[in-house]
Amino acid sequence: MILDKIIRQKRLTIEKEKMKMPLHRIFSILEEGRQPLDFKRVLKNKSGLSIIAEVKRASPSRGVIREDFNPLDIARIYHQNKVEAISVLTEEDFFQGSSQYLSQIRRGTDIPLLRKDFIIEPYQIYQSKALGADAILLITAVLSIEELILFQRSAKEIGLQCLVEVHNQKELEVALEADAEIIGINNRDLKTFETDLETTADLMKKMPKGKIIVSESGIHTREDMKYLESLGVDGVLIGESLMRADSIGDKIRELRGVGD
Ligand SMILES: O=C(O)c1ccccc1NCC(=O)[C@H](O)[C@H](O)COP(=O)(O)O
Repeated sequence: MILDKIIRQKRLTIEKEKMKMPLHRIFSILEEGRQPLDFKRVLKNKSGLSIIAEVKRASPSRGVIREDFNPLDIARIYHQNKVEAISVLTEEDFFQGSSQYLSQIRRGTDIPLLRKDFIIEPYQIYQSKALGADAILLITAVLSIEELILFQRSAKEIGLQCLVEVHNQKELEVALEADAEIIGINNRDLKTFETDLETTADLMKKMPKGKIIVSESGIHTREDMKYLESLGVDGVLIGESLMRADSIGDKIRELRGVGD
């Protein structure tokens, strides 16, 4: 399965990164560091759906999504169009992302940034903060419950928030047991790559009150937005449909229903 391949490669990448930037050097950067922005607050405090707009050049399911790709320009367009947060894909081998994109976008914008990567070691949590993230993605499918609890705790200690991703009922139960506050329901089946918003509909029925919910993947139209809003989710994470748009600003307005 693709996820296993990604994780195998990730382990090698992390070893190289640790050699280039050992943890004690990351800690010294963190000592002078900034206070992270409140990702949770921007998701919660809004009538209508909050948009987390993703900077995503390529993916395993689609190959290259956007040829004309300048991450900072894209982030600035997102910011000008008042999305609530930006997700930056930093994984290099399968998504053509980069850690540099995150630090560049941090320097060029002041809205909450989610580091979108495959976090499997505590090292990456400290690295995410040093790169300028305000929140990190934790994927339940690749972590044990013990890791999920520990990683959330470590993130919290340094002021980072966690978006805990689930795709089915079993993963949701793990996320709830680990006391996740912000839960991302990924509509993409990582075995078939198919997206189906009914994944969000199904898991919303099992969601206890008080959680902040983000629906992720496969969101393309105003109709999709209206449907997800009717299900009671707080936010959406959108990559491909923004990346493929000729005018990103027009696409954001269309998704929000501006002028309807
Ligand atoms: O996008 C993929 O093909 C993919 C494959 C394997 C693991 C994760 C993958 N995507 C990560 C994401 O969660 C999406 O980038 C994000 O939810 C935005 O999705 P979309 O709007 O469909 O680009």
